[in-house]
Amino acid sequence: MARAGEGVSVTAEFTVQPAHQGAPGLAHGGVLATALDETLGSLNWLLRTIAVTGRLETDFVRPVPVDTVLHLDARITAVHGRKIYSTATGRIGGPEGPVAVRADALFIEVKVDHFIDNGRPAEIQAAMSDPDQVRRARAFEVNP
Ligand SMILES: CCCCCCCCCCCCCCCC(=O)SCCNC(=O)CCNC(=O)[C@H](O)C(C)(C)COP(=O)(O)OP(=O)(O)OC[C@H]1O[C@@H](n2cnc3c(N)ncnc32)[C@H](O)[C@@H]1OP(=O)(O)O
Repeated sequence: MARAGEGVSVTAEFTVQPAHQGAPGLAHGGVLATALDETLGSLNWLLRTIAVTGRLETDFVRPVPVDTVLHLDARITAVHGRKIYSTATGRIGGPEGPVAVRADALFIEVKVDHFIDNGRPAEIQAAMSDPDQVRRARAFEVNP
């Protein structure tokens, strides 16, 4: 669950589960990168922009044990044309705790056709007949 913060920013928490292990008792880096990607991606909703991750550069600063709550904080740093630059940190031991992971990202704005043209037809059909998904996609429509 991500919450809007000041400016174009969000905070979120992610609890590392046993299924997220890489090394014994520690979170897999790919899962931590996913938590960062998801948090960064939720910023684009605040811009009312449909965007996909083009680049995600991740620093793994401290090991993150299973059962740890990762306190995520993400914000937009710049927007240039279709390019949205953002940055995020993940802290352990509390929202003011030491940084365990951080990421810089570049999201690229796309049309909804990006998903319709490239997604597997079965899932696209299911999404289009799901009123919640359609409402979510229409939320980005600015035409009257
Ligand atoms: C009915 C269904 C309902 C659906 C309702 C949907 C709801 C909303 C869902 C949201 C979903 C979020 C999901 C979470 C986040 C993922 O997990 S997204 C999944 C992972 N990401 C991907 O799959 C993206 C795959 N990549 C691509 O499709 C294409 O490379 C892209 C990103 C669309 C860009 O291609 P393009 O549109 O042809 O754009 P292109 O001209 O190449 O680049 C545009 C600009 O970005 C720059 N750029 C592009 N890539 C890079 C890069 N990697 N590094 C540096 N610069 C780059 C270019 O240099 C260019 O810069 P300028 O020349 O404008 O200065």
